[in-house]
Amino acid sequence: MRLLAEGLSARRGEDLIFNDISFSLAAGEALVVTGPNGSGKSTLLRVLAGLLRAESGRLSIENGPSGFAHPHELSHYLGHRNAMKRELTVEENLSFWQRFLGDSPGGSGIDLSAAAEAVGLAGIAQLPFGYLSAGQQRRMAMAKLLVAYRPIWLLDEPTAALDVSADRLFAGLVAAHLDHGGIVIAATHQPLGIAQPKTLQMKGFTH
Ligand SMILES: Nc1ncnc2c1ncn2[C@@H]1O[C@H](COP(=O)(O)OP(=O)(O)OP(=O)(O)O)[C@@H](O)[C@H]1O
Repeated sequence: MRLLAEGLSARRGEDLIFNDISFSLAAGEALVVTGPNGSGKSTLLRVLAGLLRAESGRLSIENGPSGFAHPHELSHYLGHRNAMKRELTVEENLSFWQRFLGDSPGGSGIDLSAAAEAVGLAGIAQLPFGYLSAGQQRRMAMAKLLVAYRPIWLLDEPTAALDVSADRLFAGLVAAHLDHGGIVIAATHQPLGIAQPKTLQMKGFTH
């Protein structure tokens, strides 16, 4: 499978945020997106996730499962916010996402307790999400990546609020995903433990 972006540009309101962004990622490859605040990293990820329409350009999947034309149909999106309901327990949140997302062809998610264990938080799945510390909440948001299988992970500052051990743990999850033929696109200034990522430096758009 290959994810192709060709000549993407995006607009927020009146402003062109970036222009003519192209890259190609094969299974097992990662792209690390860097650039100053406001240069358009989050906007690019939201375009890839199908949450914003590109102003121009083309996104496609080559040699992927049949019937999936746009990368967002095969993607997990982990944004700045964790997308969990504070009043629901950790388990209820993860269970919702597991059922809502379902598995993409080619893999299956792991069960909720295994996912909680994989992010180092076994034993607190019955607590309301809102009771967790900021770092624990981020770890639980990572568990969402594991409970439903998606070959493409779109990660926006994934390690914000994480301590050193969670950083390492997350690097391990990313490495395992790539080893299994996944694709990762991450906006981050942290190394993420990816051996040789492709890089994309966003510069912003001066007009
Ligand atoms: N909803 C919106 N309406 C209008 N402009 C927006 C909107 N959201 C973001 N922008 C603008 O788009 C530009 C790019 O923002 P974006 O969040 O993509 O940058 P970023 O590189 O991810 O920044 P950071 O490193 O601070 O997270 C900024 O100038 C921002 O003000």
